[in-house]
Amino acid sequence: MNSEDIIVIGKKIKMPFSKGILARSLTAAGLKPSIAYKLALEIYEMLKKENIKEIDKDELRRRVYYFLIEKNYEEIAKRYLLWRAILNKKPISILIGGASGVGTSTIAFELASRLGISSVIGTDSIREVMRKVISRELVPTLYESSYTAWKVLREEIKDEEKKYIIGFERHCESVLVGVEGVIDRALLEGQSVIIEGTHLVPSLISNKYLESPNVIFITLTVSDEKLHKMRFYARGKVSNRPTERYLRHFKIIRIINEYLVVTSKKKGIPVVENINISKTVEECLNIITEKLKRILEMEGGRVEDVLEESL
Ligand SMILES: Nc1ncnc2c1ncn2[C@@H]1O[C@H](COP(=O)(O)OP(=O)(O)O)[C@@H](O)[C@H]1O
Ligand SMILES: O=C(O)[C@@H](COP(=O)(O)O)OP(=O)(O)O
Repeated sequence: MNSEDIIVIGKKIKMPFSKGILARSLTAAGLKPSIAYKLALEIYEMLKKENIKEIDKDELRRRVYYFLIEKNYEEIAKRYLLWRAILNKKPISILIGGASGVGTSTIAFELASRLGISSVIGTDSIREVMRKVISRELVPTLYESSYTAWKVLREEIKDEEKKYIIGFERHCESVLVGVEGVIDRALLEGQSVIIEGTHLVPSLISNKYLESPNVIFITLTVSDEKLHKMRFYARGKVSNRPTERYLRHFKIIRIINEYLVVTSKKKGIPVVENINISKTVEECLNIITEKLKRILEMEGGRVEDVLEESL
């Protein structure tokens, strides 16, 4: 740490004041990134002017809240505080599902950065772990991709679409065992986590998780086929996942996309169109905030009380 730094003291760690981290949480509360960064800089300069060398996280949160009120950002201030208060009080697991290529990892990382959640887990990593514990002989579909699992089904299914969907579901079933384990562990440890990927099938996740106040599930989609296809070209340029493979199976990926949208709607899971990254993130943040407010109210608390408590 630099001797010039202002040190922020949290419950577990100390770290230098970061304008970037503060700006991101202000953006999550609804400020435009450019304004958020400008205000984060002003807050930093205000603390410097007061010659503050160390500041407690709770105190920093209070200072930011009153600073926003003073600047006439009352709604933003409330949202900022609500988020910090809730994430401090209860661990939440956010699930971002959607067919391959619709943008689950991109949006999950954006949300994590705005909400200050440090743990983002892809279901394809969980799938790798499950492959180590379940043999190919036992569950051959696990060793395929979501869109090729139908090829190793043991039974013969005449209806093409049905075959793709059953293959997809068999592929996801064992991955979901791992997903549920990750959620259990995170809740037990009091940590918030974001889990993202195509394996988050609403009809296969136990109701225990779907109904849990600590679990928030959102499905992403790209309704426009052409736009969805273009995403694989974009991804192919920056990763070593061959565009060609996804384009070859594009028809099946679209069937999976449609299936996830329909089952999500049936289960009351919000479906968000991912066209523009910032709009998608904003919509997800609205869904998450509304759900958290409802939970608070269900528990007999009032948003105002939580705000007051954390000031
Ligand atoms: N809203 C968006 N606008 C433009 N490009 C996007 C958007 N969301 C994702 N992308 C891009 O599309 C590609 C696929 O997204 P990715 O997050 O890897 O998908 P998934 O994890 O769902 O398979 C990536 O190159 C990503 O940067
Ligand atoms: O099975 C699948 O659909 C994708 C999931 O990953 P995302 O495209 O969702 O990141 O993995 P693959 O086997 O192609 O490496």
